[in-house]
Amino acid sequence: MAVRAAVAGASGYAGGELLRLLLAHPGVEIGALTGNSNAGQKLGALQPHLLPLAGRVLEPTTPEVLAGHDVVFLALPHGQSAAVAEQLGPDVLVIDMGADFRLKDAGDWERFYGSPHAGTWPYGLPELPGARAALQGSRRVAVPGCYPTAVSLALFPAYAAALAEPEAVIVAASGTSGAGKAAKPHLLGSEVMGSMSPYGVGGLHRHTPEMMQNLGAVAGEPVTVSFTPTLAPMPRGILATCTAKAKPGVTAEAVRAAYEKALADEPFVHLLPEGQWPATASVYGSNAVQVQVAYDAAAGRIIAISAIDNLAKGTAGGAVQSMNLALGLDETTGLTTIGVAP
Ligand SMILES: NC(=O)C1=CN([C@@H]2O[C@H](COP(=O)(O)OP(=O)(O)OC[C@H]3O[C@@H](n4cnc5c(N)ncnc54)[C@H](OP(=O)(O)O)[C@@H]3O)[C@@H](O)[C@H]2O)C=CC1
Ligand SMILES: CC(=O)N[C@@H](CCC(=O)OP(=O)(O)O)C(=O)O
Repeated sequence: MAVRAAVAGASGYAGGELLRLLLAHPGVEIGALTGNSNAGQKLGALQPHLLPLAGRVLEPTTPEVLAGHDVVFLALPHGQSAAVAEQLGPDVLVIDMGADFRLKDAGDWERFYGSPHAGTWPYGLPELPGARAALQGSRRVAVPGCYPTAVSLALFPAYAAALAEPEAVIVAASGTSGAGKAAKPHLLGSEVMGSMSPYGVGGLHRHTPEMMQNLGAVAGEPVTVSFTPTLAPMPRGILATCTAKAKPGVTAEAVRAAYEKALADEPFVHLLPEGQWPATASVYGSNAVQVQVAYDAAAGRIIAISAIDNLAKGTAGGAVQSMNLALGLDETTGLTTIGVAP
């Protein structure tokens, strides 16, 4: 029997991508769809690509509207999920696509998000060691940030095999949909087209502590992360270039073997054949993650590169993958590794 799922934030980018995936999920019936400023509007006016739902009207995001569902997805701005989640019963599967429940350290949360910490839920990145077990049967899931998804999947094999020193340097490019639908001056077409630019430089980006949390847990020691995000003139996609100094005695063969071992059984994370490199175009619209790794012997550094679709594996796809695990379904149900090209 299908589970009934509500989507709060159905007018946004993350909510829209989630609905695209849920429409193709054989085990889900789509229930209430809610918005904020767009409550009362037809979904067809806001998400014209979701034809089967075009006539559905957005309701306000209230506990009454969200009641009576088996699963509630929260695709709301940071800091808005906790108040909604506490109104939902313990038997309801609540999947937060925002940041509210990702961080374990309350000090980190307060420093980067500037509000009181709401708590910590099982983390929806099943590929990390121990994460699948925590998600199975859980009734609360914190979906990772898009950059931490790309970076953690690129680097965790190196830390799991104790090949890298605990200081990573990351430069990642994101498509503009990562910033959400709300209009922002630096995201006007004329500013973004034909240009790439950095932002959040110098340890300021709020995803930095999330990356440190993930990599530190795998390494078994604190891992420092220097993270520089950049904005790229494309609607979707993240390309993360991650490097870390190799521990003494590490060889190219050992690095390759560690990645092959860590990723061998993953349905969505693909270590590319040697000589091929990840590209955002290859994962457009799919839940796949492309990873490649190299050892730069002259610099003594491991270089791991990943490509994801920020809206798919980076948020909505990751949310569906986690839902499947929480409900005891096959982890891949309703998700594809097939992209769109050219
Ligand atoms: N875009 C991305 O690549 C990723 C996004 N996420 C997360 O998903 C969440 C949604 O992001 P995204 O879809 O990009 O953002 P959008 O700005 O595109 O959408 C935000 C959604 O939240 C609703 N909303 C806004 N304010 C409130 C409020 N005060 N109370 C209730 N609902 C509100 C909006 O409704 P309305 O339009 O009706 O005002 C809209 O449906 C965020 O937490 C984001 O961090 C996570 C990973 C990647
Ligand atoms: C290009 C861009 O602006 N990207 C967003 C991150 C994407 C995202 O939404 O991540 P969260 O789930 O943590 O919000 C940013 O850098 O703030």
